[in-house]
Amino acid sequence: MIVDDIYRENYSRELIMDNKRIRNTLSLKDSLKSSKIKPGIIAEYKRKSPSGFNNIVNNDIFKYYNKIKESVAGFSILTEPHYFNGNQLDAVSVQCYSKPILIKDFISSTDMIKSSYMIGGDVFLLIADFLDYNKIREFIRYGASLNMEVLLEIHDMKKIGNIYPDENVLLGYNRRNLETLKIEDESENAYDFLKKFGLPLVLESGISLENVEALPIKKYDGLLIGTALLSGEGLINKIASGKND
Ligand SMILES: O=C(O)c1ccccc1NCC(=O)[C@H](O)[C@H](O)COP(=O)(O)O
Repeated sequence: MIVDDIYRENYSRELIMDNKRIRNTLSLKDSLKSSKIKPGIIAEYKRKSPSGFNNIVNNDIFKYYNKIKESVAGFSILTEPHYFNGNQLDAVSVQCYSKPILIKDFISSTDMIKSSYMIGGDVFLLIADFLDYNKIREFIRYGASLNMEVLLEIHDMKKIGNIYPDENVLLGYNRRNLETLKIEDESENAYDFLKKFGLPLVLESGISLENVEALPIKKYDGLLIGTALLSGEGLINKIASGKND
């Protein structure tokens, strides 16, 4: 399975460990709270993905973020090099926008967290479906020591016991099953499970112009969107119009 391969390949990853930060960390929690557009949008930049996306329309990261920076609460940068053609230097280069940067990678070590900090990351991703509780707790606490926040995402609600709800955590529900790569939406059900932790909630994956009005997006504090924003226009305005009430 692709995600298992990615985690295995982590052991041979070359990571940036010299300090390329140009500023202190920023809070994605605060940025979502103060976002004029509700829920706040976390705009993901990626070149390609295993589920078949290829970034043809918005492959210039600066032109892309210059176009949407006033409307979004944060950036998400895919840094996994093999299946997403990601590059850690993308994160280094977008610190200048002073928007919280989520380092989207398949983190499985404190070295990867430290590297995420060194390249200018403010938040990093942990995936509850693939890490055990003790590792998640260790990584969240290590992130807190670097003043970083953590997006702890889940798809399979049977893994809800892996959630360690510390104060630097945001919880994400990924609509995509990362084992099958298929969108299997349980966003209503997930909200009912996750709201009890009292943390900001982020809905992720497969959010588009076609389905956004049917999704319970107003129950979430943030929307993590990649493909639909990288492929065309209109989605930000539709979310901003608030036609989901
Ligand atoms: O998107 C994939 O194909 C994928 C495959 C395996 C692991 C992770 C994957 N995507 C990461 C994400 O969660 C999405 O990039 C992110 O939620 C944005 O989704 P979208 O708006 O559908 O591009």
